[in-house]
Amino acid sequence: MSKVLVSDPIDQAGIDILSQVATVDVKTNLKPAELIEIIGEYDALMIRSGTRVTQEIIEASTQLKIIGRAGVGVDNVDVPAATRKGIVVVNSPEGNTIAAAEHALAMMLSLSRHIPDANASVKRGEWDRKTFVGAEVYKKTLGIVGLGKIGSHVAHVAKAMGMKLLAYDPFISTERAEQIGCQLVELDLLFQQADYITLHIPKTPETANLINAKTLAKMKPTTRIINCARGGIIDEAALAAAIKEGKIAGAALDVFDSEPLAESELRSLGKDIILTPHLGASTAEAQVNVAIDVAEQIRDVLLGLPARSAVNIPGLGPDILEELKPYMQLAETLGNLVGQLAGGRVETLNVKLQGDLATNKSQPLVVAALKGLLYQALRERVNYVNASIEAKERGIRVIETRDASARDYAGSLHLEATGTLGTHSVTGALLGDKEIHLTDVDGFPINVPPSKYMLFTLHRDMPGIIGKLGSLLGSFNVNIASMQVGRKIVRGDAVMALSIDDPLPDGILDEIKQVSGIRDAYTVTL
Ligand SMILES: NC(=O)c1ccc[n+]([C@@H]2O[C@H](COP(=O)([O-])OP(=O)(O)OC[C@H]3O[C@@H](n4cnc5c(N)ncnc54)[C@H](O)[C@@H]3O)[C@@H](O)[C@H]2O)c1
Ligand SMILES: O=C(O)[C@H](O)COP(=O)(O)O
Repeated sequence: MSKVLVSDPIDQAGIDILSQVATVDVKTNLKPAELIEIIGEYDALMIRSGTRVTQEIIEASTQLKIIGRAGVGVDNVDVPAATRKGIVVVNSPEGNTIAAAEHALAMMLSLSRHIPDANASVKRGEWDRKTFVGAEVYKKTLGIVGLGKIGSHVAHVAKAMGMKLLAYDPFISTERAEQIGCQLVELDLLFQQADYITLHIPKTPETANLINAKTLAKMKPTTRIINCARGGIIDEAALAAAIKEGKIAGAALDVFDSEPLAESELRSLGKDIILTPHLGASTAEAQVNVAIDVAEQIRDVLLGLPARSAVNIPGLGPDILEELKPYMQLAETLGNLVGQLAGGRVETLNVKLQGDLATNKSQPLVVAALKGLLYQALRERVNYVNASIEAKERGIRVIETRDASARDYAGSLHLEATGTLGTHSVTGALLGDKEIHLTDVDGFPINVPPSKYMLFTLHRDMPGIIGKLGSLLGSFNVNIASMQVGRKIVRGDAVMALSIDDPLPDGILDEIKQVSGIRDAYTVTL
């Protein structure tokens, strides 16, 4: 039975799902050295933001197949290191969207009305109504940095509270922003005009220290900043100085450069700052959502099925996966087949996506073809996660072309592999949307479903050759399940594709190549 380590607190709903297929150990607050010591025992690791999955931890793993982040941000996982090792990293992109958006909105209102400090003062026995005079958000300008899932929900609610919305997000269109009720503006303008600035962006090299002394200087003395996205997007020392000097009015922070927050100037800023301990996703509802979402993906991967929200499989979102699933199998089978026909070291793989497959969404098919191509060399070590990297490291050049006008089938895939032993090609399509068929081998039209054991010959189309091959195989007790010849002209060159019930015994391939008229022969195991 597989083993899963859960190293941060997650909802029982997730544990229940994992327990269907694995032994689950919940061990929280592990030190890095402790995690390194035990990670070798586990097939899957489930975390939240508390566990840092470093390169050392990934390298210490020996059978880890999947790291599941019960939340959005995977910045605590060394994703490139996991990718190199073929470990799929999944998250829950939407499970805590509402929770995080509501926390940002709660922070904005709490900061405006000094609720935390007013509450603390009443609880101390005071009745101070002067110190806590606040500001309204109605008709104020909210600047949203990052108009993704959380930013959009914040916009929706803020709009209903009568706020004017500005947004900065270089990756979304003006039309989309307008649909959400936001005016898309440059960042400088947002900094200059916003009364409230709320951050909903990932931490990347571009967004690190986005709020710094220079950008703070552009804001109004009445501006309040809310960060429920990621620590490190704000230069905390510069923020504390700006609040102290009255350059801005205040801030509400849920996330910090280093967590838990250690000694910090931020703690000394009284009612102008609110600090929460990374609580954005901490609602009962969100925790159930993310635990189920991620546990289901871990369960699927442990059962050999694909994950719906893998962050390190390019272009493979849940909807695309659903649409492409049968074609992924086609691409993988063709990659495996053409790799075996080419033999030797493959230097170039041409992938031609034809008909309906010639869309931008079909990039995962290239990855699947590479996975198939590398299967003979790497066996189970190659997967959708590391296939591209493995191909690159082996110097395999991948050329991708698209031909929407090819209409023999609704969608077909053509692979051509050139290597040290020559060039071979295969084309395949799905019949009835499900059944894989080989429709062309080395330029010769055929129509056969692939089978586990196959034999291909390149021969001269002449009388008697099929009989000779049949007798030879029979003399070695090889049973032929099906056979088809593909030719372009009568008595010219032809290809024969045979499905056989068992692997070809040693030595027989050389004898087949001696049969008069047979130019070459290839045995393939799929
Ligand atoms: N505090 C919490 O507990 C908590 C909970 C959930 C999510 N988060 C964090 O909130 C953030 C947003 O999450 P989401 O689910 O909305 O993500 P998302 O991917 O849906 O949205 C992020 C948006 O940021 C935009 N963006 C990327 N780089 C940008 C840049 N340089 N400038 C401006 N915009 C940029 C993207 O185009 C995208 O629209 C993430 O950092 C996530 O980790 C925090
Ligand atoms: O990225 C996220 O999903 C949030 O930061 C939540 O983190 P948490 O799961 O540790 O609460």
